[in-house]
This record gives sequence, C-alpha cells and structure tokens, in this order.
Amino acid sequence: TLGGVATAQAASEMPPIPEVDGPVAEGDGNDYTLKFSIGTTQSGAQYRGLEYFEDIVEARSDGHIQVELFHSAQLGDDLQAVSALQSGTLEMTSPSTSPLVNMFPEFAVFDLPFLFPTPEVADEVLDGEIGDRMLETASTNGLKALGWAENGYRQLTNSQNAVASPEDLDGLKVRTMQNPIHLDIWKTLGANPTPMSFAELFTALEQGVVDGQENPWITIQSSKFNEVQDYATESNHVYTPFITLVSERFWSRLPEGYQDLLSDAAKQMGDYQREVSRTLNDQIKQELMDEGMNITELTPEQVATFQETLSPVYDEWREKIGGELIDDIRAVSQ
Ligand SMILES: O=C(O)[C@H](O)[C@@H](O)[C@H](O)CO
Repeated sequence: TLGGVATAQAASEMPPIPEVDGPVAEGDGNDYTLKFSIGTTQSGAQYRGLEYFEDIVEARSDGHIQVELFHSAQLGDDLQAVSALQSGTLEMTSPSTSPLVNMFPEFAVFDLPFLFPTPEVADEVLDGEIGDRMLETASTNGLKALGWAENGYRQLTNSQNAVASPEDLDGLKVRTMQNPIHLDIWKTLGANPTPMSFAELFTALEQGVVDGQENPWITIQSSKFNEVQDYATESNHVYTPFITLVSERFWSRLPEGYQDLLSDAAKQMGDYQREVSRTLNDQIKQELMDEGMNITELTPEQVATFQETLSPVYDEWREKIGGELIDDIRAVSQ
C-alpha cells in the first residue's frame, strides 16, 4: 500500500541506531525480563528509540536483562500501560504527558498552545531544572521517571476541508487526547472536540466517528492516518514530550548497577529518538504531500490569528498550572 512504501522509505532514511558504548554494568547474577510497551506503531521514531534502548540494556547487562518490546498499544494505551506499571504487570512505558495531567497537574504546561517556539527550547526546559523537577514529581504512585523523549509538534488533519483559520474549523469533530486543555483549545477554536484513546483513533477516523485529529507528521504517516485524512494543516500548535517510566516494583528489585544502566539507556534513547524525529519531520511532511495529502502551510499572520484566538486558554489555565512555571518556560525562549 502507498502508506507502506513511504514508511519503508522513511525507515531507510532514519539515522542509524548508534553503536552501544559503555562498560558492562555490575549485576547480582540474577536474570531479569523487561517488557517495554508503547502506543505508537513499529514504524515510528519512538519504536526506533526503543530498539536502541534494547541494544544498550542487553549488551551492558551481558544478557542478564532481556528486553521485550511491544508497540501499537499491544499491552494497553498510555493510561492502561501506566497503571500496569503501578500494579507491576509491565516494567516500562513511555506515554505522552497529556493523558497524565490528572495524575501530575504540572504536566499541563506542556499542553499550552504555542508555548515552545522551537525544539531546542523544549530540550532546554526538559533537560534543565524544570524537567528534572518534573521527573521527581512523576516518581511517585508506583512509578519511577527516568527521562524524556520526543513526540513532537502536533499538526491538525481532517477529512472534510482545508483549514487555514479558526472559521474553517466550525463544528469539525476533532479527536483530542484525554486532556482538559486540549478540549479547551479545540472548543475555543470553534471545533467539536472528543477525547479518545490513541488506540481507538484510526478506526474512529476510518468510520467517520470523528472528522479529524492532531499528531506529529511521523505519527500521521506511521499510523497511516493519511489514508483516511485528505487534509492537513501545519499548525505546530502544541509540543508534546514522551516521559519514560519504569515500574517502581521492578526498579526496587534491581541492583544499583542495573538501575544506573536503565537511567543511562533511557537518556540515550531519548536523545537518539529526538534526532530521529527531527531528521524525519520535514521529509515525512514532503512524502505526505507527494502522496496527495492537501497540506496547508500557515502564514505568520494566520498563525497569529490562531494564537490570538487561543489567548483565553492561557487566562483559564495560568492559575491552575502556576504562572511562575509558565513564565520560567517563556524566559527560556527569550
Ligand atoms: O495522540 C496521542 O494520543 C499521542 O500523540 C500518541 O503519541 C500517544 O501518546 C501514543 O500512545
């Protein structure tokens, strides 16, 4: 199928998985099985990162830790995977931060529209004091947070019409992540938002239960949304990180040497996955265009119209999230 060819082409141009470097970690002679499950598909940038993680952990544990990878929500969507970590039936996952906002309210800052002008600003925030503090915050409730990875800048797609202004969204049924700010964003823009698990999204688009959705280009292609969506708008309206989590039950069973190994591997996986995501972003947009997707590239004036229309979302959420955190992040991009 056309989508398949493009995905194979993108996969061939992904930056190669780096060689594993670093010493064999000190273990306790026991063997461990580590199941790592994600919601995106096998042909996305996220899974590529997991393959690197697997290489690092198996090599540097001298085979004492066997890593089993699962994709496409095989072991549950983002929220189901997180609760499986808490109950100890799954060892690792890397969900988007957005569905976790009820658990960790500070994460809502990532859902504010147009807050991160560039990926570099996102890196500076996530790899800095703010990101470290949030990993601490998330290391509770049976979870241990190890690091960040990139989902990326979200783009709107739909099956109805080209969208270049909020007016073009009037009444459009848009699927959002299970997140109150995303619901506010699309309601404020005049669309008709529906929160839904990523695992149900392709079928809902195919059956017309919803008209549209928003995700980074690489997810649009690797999940074949372009086969059921004719229109896209390069909106870059929200930057979504992935957070890499391990089950506290599993973590506490590991010897210190293997805990350090997982932390290293999660960091290296996140850095490589960012590289893959950024290397492919523009290329995949071009491939989707070449395959006939009608992509609207917004002018700076059109982006400004979306930003102005969405300013009430900031007024609504500033207090709930904490003005200081928002200002600290804004200061990074000054
Ligand atoms: O639209 C969404 O739900 C997210 O962007 C996905 O990447 C999700 O985390 C995958 O499990």
